[in-house]
Amino acid sequence: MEKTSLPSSFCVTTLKPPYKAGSGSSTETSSSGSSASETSSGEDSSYLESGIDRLSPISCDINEKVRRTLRGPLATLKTDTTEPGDVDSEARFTDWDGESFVYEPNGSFVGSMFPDGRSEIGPEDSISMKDVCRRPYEAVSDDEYSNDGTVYLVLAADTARKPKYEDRLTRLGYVERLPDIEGKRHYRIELAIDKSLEEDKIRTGLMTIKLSNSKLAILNSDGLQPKLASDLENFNNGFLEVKKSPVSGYGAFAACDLEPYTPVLIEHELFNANSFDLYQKLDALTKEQMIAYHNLHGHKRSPSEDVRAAIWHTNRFSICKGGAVFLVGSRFNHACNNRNNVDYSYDQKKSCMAFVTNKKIPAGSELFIQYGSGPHHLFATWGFRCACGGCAGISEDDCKAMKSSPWGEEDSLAAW
Ligand SMILES: C[S@@+](CC[C@H](N)C(=O)[O-])C[C@H]1O[C@@H](n2cnc3c(N)ncnc32)[C@H](O)[C@@H]1O
Repeated sequence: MEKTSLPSSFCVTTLKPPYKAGSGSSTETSSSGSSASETSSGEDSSYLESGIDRLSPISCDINEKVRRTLRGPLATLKTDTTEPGDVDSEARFTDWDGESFVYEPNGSFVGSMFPDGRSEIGPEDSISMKDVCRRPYEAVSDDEYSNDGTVYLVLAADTARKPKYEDRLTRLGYVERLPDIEGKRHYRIELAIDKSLEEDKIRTGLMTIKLSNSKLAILNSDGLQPKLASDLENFNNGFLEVKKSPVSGYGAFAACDLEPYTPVLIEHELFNANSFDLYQKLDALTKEQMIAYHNLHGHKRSPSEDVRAAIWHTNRFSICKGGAVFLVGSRFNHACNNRNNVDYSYDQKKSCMAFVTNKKIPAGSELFIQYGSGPHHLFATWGFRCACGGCAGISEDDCKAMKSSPWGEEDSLAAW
């Protein structure tokens, strides 16, 4: 089944600097970058004066309050510097909406304090350098991952002048100045994301899932479960079980009562391929994987179509690089007219698909996703007559007409 294409990668929300040109900020300079308002250290004092970046010593009270609620690992900034003054003493950066980001003397991010007195600890706000740099920088790229897992982001300063943190962040190795674009300074910045925290996250266009909260492990991340099709009927991860379906063949069913937005399956792809490298990818599968692949349902679009290609066409999920196959994810049947109770989204970095409920679902109900736009589309593309119960289906006459289409099944879609 070729399902709707998914976003190529999770996106970092573009950080709009709430900074408005104020008294000190309107001094524009040439793109060479120096400004009349720069201090002798070369840092832009106007930001300090206008209170945009208030980095002030934190009081013991606040620190104690944050510490008391401290739980779990902290995201740590890289602080292997011996240069005095590079990292402020215990510090608090107050955001425009009153949220404060609290740092240890060594630069480790402790947590956030909210204006209403609540505090939140590290992990969720672990992109701490980005928070520090929220003003006067603006993110202009998605996160980029280097081979060693370090995360980078391209930031644009909202000004041609030298922003307050440039010297310090350059010294610490967090930022690298890039050529100016349209008179604005650009930087590549290393985001100090704790890798173990990242490993716990599945990031998709739909949502970010913390594996430790979801009580799910990534299926097939290092091997093959269920190993063979004979295991399939026993597949039950506590949220989803695979059983014979009254709609067609096998289907996925709720193993318990499910609330909306519950992840029910997170599965690593068996492989992903395009029409050019499909056979190469199939040849790379182990014998066991190949047996499991051959047990998937395959609809031949013509008698001469190769069965391996038919299985790929029937079960692939469109992702940016091609079509990915998931052994358990392929067992979801389709429901029309937004009656699907499960949505899915792909984490490109981890090559995983996450399937998440979109409504309350009682235990035992069949779980459906949406493959296409309606029964005619389904018949033309995948050759089956929809029995989801939520659509009018397709008449015998329409079936005959589509089958005899001179353009063949797939191309006959255009006629509908
Ligand atoms: C990806 S598989 C889904 C799992 C499949 N039922 C199995 O046994 O493996 C897609 C195939 O399931 C069947 N199918 C899925 N949704 C259906 C529906 N609403 N009505 C009828 N058949 C459906 C069709 O045969 C389709 O080609």
